[in-house]
Amino acid sequence: MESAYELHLDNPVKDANWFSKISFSYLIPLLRKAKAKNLEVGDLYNTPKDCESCELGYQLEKRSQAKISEAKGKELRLAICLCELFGLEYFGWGIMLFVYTMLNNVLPLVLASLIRQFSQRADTSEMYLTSAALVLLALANNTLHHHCICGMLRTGIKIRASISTLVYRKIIRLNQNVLGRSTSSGQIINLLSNDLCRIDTMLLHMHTFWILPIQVVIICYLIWRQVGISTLAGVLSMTIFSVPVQGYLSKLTGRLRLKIAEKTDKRVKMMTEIVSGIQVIKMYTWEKPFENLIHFIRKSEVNELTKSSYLNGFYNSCMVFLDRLSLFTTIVCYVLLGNSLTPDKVFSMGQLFNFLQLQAAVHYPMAVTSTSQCWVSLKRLEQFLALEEKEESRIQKCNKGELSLSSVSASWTKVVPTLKHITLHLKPGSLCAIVGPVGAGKSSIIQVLLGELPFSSGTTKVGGDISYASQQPWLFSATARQNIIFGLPYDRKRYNKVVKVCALKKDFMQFPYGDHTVVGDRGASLSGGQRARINLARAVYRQASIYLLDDPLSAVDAHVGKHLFSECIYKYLRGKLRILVTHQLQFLMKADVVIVVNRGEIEAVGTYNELSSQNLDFSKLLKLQEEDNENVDDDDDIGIRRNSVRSSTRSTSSIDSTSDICDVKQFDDNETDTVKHQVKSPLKEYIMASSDNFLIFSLFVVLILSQGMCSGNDYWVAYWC
Ligand SMILES: Nc1ncnc2c1ncn2[C@@H]1O[C@H](COP(=O)(O)OP(=O)(O)OP(=O)(O)O)[C@@H](O)[C@H]1O
Repeated sequence: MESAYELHLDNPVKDANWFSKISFSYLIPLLRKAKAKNLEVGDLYNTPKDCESCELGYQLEKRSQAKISEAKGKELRLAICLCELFGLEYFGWGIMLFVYTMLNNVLPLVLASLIRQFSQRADTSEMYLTSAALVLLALANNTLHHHCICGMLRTGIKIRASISTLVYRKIIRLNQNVLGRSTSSGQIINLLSNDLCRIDTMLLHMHTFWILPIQVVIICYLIWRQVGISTLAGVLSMTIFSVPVQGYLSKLTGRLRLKIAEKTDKRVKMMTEIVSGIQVIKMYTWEKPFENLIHFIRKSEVNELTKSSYLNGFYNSCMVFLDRLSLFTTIVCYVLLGNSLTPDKVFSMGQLFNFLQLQAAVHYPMAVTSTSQCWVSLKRLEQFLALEEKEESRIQKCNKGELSLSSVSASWTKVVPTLKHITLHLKPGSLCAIVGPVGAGKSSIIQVLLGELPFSSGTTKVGGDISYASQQPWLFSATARQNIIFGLPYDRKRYNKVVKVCALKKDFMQFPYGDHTVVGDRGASLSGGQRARINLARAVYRQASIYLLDDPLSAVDAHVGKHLFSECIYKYLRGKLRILVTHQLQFLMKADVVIVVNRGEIEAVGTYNELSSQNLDFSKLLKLQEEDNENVDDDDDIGIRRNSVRSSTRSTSSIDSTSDICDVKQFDDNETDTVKHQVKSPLKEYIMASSDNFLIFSLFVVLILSQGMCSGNDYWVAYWC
């Protein structure tokens, strides 16, 4: 589908030469641009082919389905599917990381030989050669390391893209009953934002598990060559200090992560519900209690996050001096055994202990923590992917433009039947109006025809394509035009006609960029009536044999409603089978068939005249039944919900305008605007955001002190030697 943001710039890595690829210099133009101005979406490059979510999602879906059928319907093991799909690529980066780690071990040896040459006053040219080797090795190592990280992040992006696609596809297939009961939009957002990030982090550290033991053996051997048995003192002090602390802390972090994820789910769910019901909250002036509620939930989440940060801080502060502690114990042991120290031994050992500490006390715990966190996230994803899906459609085919329901019963929940023995046959080209009180089951009939509500008995036959306008207008963040054509090719003539019959011309003229104006998330920048008409226009623009229009006239005023009915539904869609759910009784006269639904059953079928001749008073019927419903269940919020939606979404839009839609090439982009107005110095803003200058100052002093102590340590060792 056409995206709101189109990226036109080709990825420069495609045509970059070898030097540019090695040094990443192909990114310099982008960095220059970012220095000159704040980057906008249009400045970014196209996604490389191998990272496109569509293909990656398809591959993962194929593999996971194969796994599920192999396991005879048992749980999906997402980790196994990911290993099979991306394991080889990821292992390739692991080999590169291994080479980097091994080369790193060579660096201290070269450094030791340079120090030895200095102390023995060796030949200058020899010293130059050793220095050059040291610099080149460091350069090569750094380049290798950056490519490893970049490669692993790229694999992470691919995994994230493929799982996101899987989740999006699952959402479409989810059984409606599951939504709200076993999952919520908040939880899904959390899965896509927080949980998927854990996989990225884990990938950066996973190779430590197999590289660490090899490196420990090599480093121990290299230190042993220099100080013999004293090596054990250093290694032992490092192990004793780090292993128990590590094990305990990673366990604690794993537990905390689970708690944080649950609290974030709860908060996001609550926020989503509050935002969607903000009109009701404001109407009853419930802002304060809800504010307190949000404050309470956020506080409990922040408390857990703070605990987790303290744990991290405590661990890092312990580990920073671990290499120095090990070096110290080794040297003391070496000297006590009657040996004399030389600078080449001390400084090369210092570097080797530093590598060992980095791997054993920083990367290894990170690997353990991120793996346990990732495991929790994968389990949550697996649980979501295992949720009940819609049943396979049992809708049969019939002649084009026809549909029929024979004694169909269906239910949203297993307790109360929603539709009971619905029978109706509609001919091609007819206009059928479905009326009935709130909650009678009108929309449910449409949902059966769409295959969203599975029917328990009876037969449903549908002939040809269906186009559907939902009761609650649905818009996505893109231009008004993109919302109408919805991925179909743009046919100017048809489009202009649809815009005219849906009474959108004048609205588009008022928009800053005509129909190229971005409508905001869920059409936030539009009135309820505009949203309803764009929603209807989308259904009408699509060419289909059957149009299912679920109450499209209730969000607009009587004048616009009349225009929509006569110009769009009655005239423009003439010749197609139209099912119109409505509460507007004035349009029933023009319908070929009127179906009266009440309490999930069809109460009467016929033309308006036929039903009137049976002394059926529609208005009285609807009114009485709605009152009846209100009396039956005072707590039922459906009436409130529907009425509030309706009253709040009434539009005052007019249809008088006859001029054409302005065809503006550029479109407004709220997000881009936000980017343009970003602060000039994010670092300054970031520091100022803490609003506690004393804390910032203390942190600064502590940082300087700790760095001073580290350097002092090196100075002291040099002095000792
Ligand atoms: N997605 C859903 N999940 C669970 N129950 C649902 C769902 N949609 C509708 N229902 C229930 O099915 C019953 C019929 O609802 P339906 O929306 O079909 O009524 P309606 O006649 O279209 O009402 P309205 O005129 O307000 O649109 C109601 O009791 C409603 O609560």
